[in-house]
Amino acid sequence: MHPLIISDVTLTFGGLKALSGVAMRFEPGTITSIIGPNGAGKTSLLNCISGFYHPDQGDIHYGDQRLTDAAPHQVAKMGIARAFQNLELFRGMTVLDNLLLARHSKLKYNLLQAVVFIGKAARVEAENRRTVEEVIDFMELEPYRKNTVGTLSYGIQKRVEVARALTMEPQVLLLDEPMAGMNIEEKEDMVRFVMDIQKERNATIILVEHDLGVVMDISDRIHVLDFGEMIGSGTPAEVARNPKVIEAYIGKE
Ligand SMILES: Nc1ncnc2c1ncn2[C@@H]1O[C@H](COP(=O)(O)OP(=O)(O)OP(=O)(O)O)[C@@H](O)[C@H]1O
Repeated sequence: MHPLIISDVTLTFGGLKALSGVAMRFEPGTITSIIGPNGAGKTSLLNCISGFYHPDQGDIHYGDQRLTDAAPHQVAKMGIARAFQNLELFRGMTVLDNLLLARHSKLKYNLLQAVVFIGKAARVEAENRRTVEEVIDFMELEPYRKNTVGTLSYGIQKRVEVARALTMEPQVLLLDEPMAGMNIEEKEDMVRFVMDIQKERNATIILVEHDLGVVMDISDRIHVLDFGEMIGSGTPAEVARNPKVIEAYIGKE
């Protein structure tokens, strides 16, 4: 387990600076939230970490591995998984099949190897199945395993999306608005799962979330972005009394 370190990252779209000189550190085994008003650059930053965007300047490291120019599948192989704001699930497939498919993307053998090394392929397959079953159990999805994803409530679909990321057994989990659109009960469940993922799976969690109550409750540290720039960083108590943050973000709530 290593810290994930963002150094001086700048990202531009045409003339627009979505991120400007952003520096952040995510300590192993902690929950760190990134907050900021709409358009502040939060999702752009997650896209830089997960390899969908590449910064124009600056660097991103996970331990001694450089993520800056890595592709999404390479980032996933380094142990960094992401649960998406807009669900990345196949709505016509069951929960179980979605999770098995996500896990298969981690397969370490190709088709020829699969034919030649039947033993190895079978072993890997059994291991995939075990991991997926363990994630179903952990995320309390047992009652829904055979249900088609599209028929489930939005809150359960969000839970399946987090489970999808967990099948990759990540050391770092990026969560993009996991509580958006949820009712209070669903939010409470998701908060409990996020805290369990941190404690029981010892994962580093990077959370982008608009619900400030949740963020203040569960974060070890918070980084605040506004117009692509960092305007504050610290514990929830420190951030809550930072005048720049109050003006730019909390004051507008
Ligand atoms: N692919 C893109 N092309 C052009 N501009 C983009 C692109 N992605 C993001 N932007 C712009 O970059 C800025 C930051 O957007 P981003 O989505 O990262 O903000 P955010 O903090 O996640 O916002 P929200 O809270 O609304 O999700 C915005 O001005 C946005 O319009």
